Amino acid sequence: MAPRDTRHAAPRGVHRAGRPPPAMVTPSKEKHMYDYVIVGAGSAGCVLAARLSEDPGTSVCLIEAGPPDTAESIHVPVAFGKLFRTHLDWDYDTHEERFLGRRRVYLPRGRVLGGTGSINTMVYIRGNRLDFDGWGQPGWGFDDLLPYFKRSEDNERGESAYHGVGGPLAVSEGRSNNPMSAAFVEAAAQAGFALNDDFNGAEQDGFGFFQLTQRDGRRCSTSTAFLHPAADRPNLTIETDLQVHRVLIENGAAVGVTGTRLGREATFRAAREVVLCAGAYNSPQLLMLSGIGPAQLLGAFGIDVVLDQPQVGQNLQDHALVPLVFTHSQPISLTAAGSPEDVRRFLDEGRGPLTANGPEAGGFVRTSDDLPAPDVEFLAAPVMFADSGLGTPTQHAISFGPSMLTPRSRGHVTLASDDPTAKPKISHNYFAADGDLDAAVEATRIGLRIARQKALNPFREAQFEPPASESDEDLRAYVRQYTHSIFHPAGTCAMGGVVDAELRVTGIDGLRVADASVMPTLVRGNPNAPTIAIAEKAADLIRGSAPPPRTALAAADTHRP
Ligand SMILES: Cc1cc2nc3c(=O)[nH]c(=O)nc-3n(C[C@H](O)[C@H](O)[C@H](O)COP(=O)(O)OP(=O)(O)OC[C@H]3O[C@@H](n4cnc5c(N)ncnc54)[C@H](O)[C@@H]3O)c2cc1C
Repeated sequence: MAPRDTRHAAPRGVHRAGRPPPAMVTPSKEKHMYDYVIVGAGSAGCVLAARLSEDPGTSVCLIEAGPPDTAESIHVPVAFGKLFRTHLDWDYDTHEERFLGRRRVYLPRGRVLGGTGSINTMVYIRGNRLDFDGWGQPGWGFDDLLPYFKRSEDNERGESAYHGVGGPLAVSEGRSNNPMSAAFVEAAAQAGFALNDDFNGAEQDGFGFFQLTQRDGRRCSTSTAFLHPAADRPNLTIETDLQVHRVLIENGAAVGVTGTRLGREATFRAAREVVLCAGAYNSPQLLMLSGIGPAQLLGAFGIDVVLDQPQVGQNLQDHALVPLVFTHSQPISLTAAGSPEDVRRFLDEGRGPLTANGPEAGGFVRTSDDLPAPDVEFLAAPVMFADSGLGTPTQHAISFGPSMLTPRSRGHVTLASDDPTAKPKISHNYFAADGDLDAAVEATRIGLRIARQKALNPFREAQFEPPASESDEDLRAYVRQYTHSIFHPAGTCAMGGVVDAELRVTGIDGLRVADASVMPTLVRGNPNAPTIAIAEKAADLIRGSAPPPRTALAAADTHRP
């Protein structure tokens, strides 16, 4: 959950004591050839580029539409809301959502090195064992993926059966410690829920504090964790500010990509493979622009059909969140962050309100005892949060709400235009399927029950925009009016549909997808860590099974700096 606005909370210059990201732009040439061309330097793409380029005999080109991740608001955790609707955000919206009163729902996505992991709220959650086992894909069960979660991880709690140390990705305790977050956890206990000190351990159920992808109180994206340390490798080329327009396909095989930077066209050829890591909205968009998708849709836009694949862009899933906001007069919410003392603590100690990630605490619950695993995740942020994190908070507040983990509703991503720079058309269809709205109503009731507990008395002077009553009818109306995305799209190039269990696009040689879009079903939790695990495994799959370089391509043309 994002703070509603933190614009004032990151005074300029507060990042100076951190490790400024190096400038990593490799000058573009007209035409290049590499072993692997990776499209999208987001959560997955940075991991994949770093892992594949560990082999000095392999050349890798990572192409990112956005700029290097130098903006201060990326690295000062509390300031991430400042990035919304800027040039670092693709700034998508859903189409009019039929079951949300035809509202359009804001969908931020990072357009910068680190991708959405450079603008997210840093909560480190893996999901439930049942999620991965339920995918039914060989090699993707929880026990298969646990070594990949651990390989990435540098958990400050140390090594254990569930956690790793020494990996690039820092996983740390929160360092903001807002009293409202502790009050929320205590209120959940007073409401009868168990406490849980590790949602990524043996049990997911219960309430507690999230671990965060932060190092020393600063954001640890896959760009800072994986890419920055690899950036000087001579066999890794990083192209920024370059938007890929389509994959080049010759004789049924992907041979490269083409795109533009400042209107100038550039082509990058891949001797071995092209890997799309452009995220759950842009990977299917790129496939469709390249002629891989539903033939009828492609035909309507005059795009030559390379492969009729109706499942591209379908199966879109997301977690919908119902916000509950309680206002009070105590000046301790994140709205107050940014004093000279806060800046000093951030710079000298990497602690205090400027390290706040938004949802510091939360919990996993079931709306029915019959369920095999939690279907709701609560996220609690010590700030006024409404309207998808846009706008300015007007009061001190605590905001928390249920994120609906197991929606049956499915949406889709299609093209709005054959112009590769146009936004894709996105419909999430929140609450279209039977049962999804009822579950959200039940989860909202649980939230209201927690809100009434004694521990939250000091922080509950009034409820901002409350439901008219707790009747089914009024709660349904409330849920429809205020639900927004918690920004976890997945499923649009799913394994078992668009790609196989080795992430290869079925029907096209030399082309894989490796990002959140390959999840057949969305995990019960925040998807950044699972996306990183997908990329870790993709690196091994590619290293183990990639075909030898195509001999038809002149070796002399291969870029090996
Ligand atoms: C506000 C917000 C808060 C969130 N909070 C959390 C959280 O606390 N914990 C959590 O686990 N998850 C969180 N998430 C979700 C999580 O960050 C994403 O699920 C994850 O980053 C997805 O990774 P990805 O690699 O699939 O896509 P991305 O990280 O989005 O990467 C895709 C990359 O591809 C680039 N790209 C796209 N198209 C092109 C093109 N045509 N040419 C070149 N480059 C292109 C993009 O610019 C981007 O860099 C949050 C998301 C948001 C928006």
